[in-house]
Amino acid sequence: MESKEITKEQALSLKGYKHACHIMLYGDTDAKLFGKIPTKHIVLMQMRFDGLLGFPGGLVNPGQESLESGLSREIGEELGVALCVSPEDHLSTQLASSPPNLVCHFFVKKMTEEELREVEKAAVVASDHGLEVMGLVRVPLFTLRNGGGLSSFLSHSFIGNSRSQLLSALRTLGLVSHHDLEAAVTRADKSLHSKAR
Ligand SMILES: O=c1[nH]cnc2c1ncn2[C@H]1C[C@H](O)[C@@H](COP(=O)(O)OP(=O)(O)O)O1
Repeated sequence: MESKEITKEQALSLKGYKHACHIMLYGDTDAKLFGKIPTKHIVLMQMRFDGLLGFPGGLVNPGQESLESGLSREIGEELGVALCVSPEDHLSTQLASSPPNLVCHFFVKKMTEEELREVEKAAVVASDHGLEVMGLVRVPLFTLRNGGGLSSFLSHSFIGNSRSQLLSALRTLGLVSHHDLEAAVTRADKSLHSKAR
């Protein structure tokens, strides 16, 4: 989905627009897959009720609450944890091309591995679990010898512009090297095109 980058301030001055706020929780890890492949970072997304991948969050009404406190409220419902989101966690704001009149604000928050594990545990007993949220998933950031890993993950279906939000966060935060990220995107796009034929 094509979307146009604007500032948070421009977005907040728009009339008649809805505001969606979503967040990528991430952190570092020493864990090795099969005891040898460094996973390096933990990045959380979620499987939504509609079978699409996306980030925790939802619609916020800036007339009644700040973007950050609205996002914290959504996180509480979806993940069952009290997380303080601050303006410094804001990464980007985009005008969605679909649906019309929607602005997507995207936040990222770095946490320790232990904190991320607590979020994962709490999410299983959160009120939205099994309803709006089918479960949290970790994004595989590595590429296996057979090409699987990140590229296979990117071949799934994503809600709205969440796939481009993920790619932009991975680039901006340097969680995957430029070379590996471009290779994974190219491989995923080829696979998506061949499925579409
Ligand atoms: O992760 C996302 N990134 C960007 N846009 C998203 C993401 N998840 C949903 N959306 C879009 C889809 C909808 O048009 C709005 C609000 O969706 P949702 O998160 O389902 O919000 P509510 O639970 O309905 O408040 O954002």
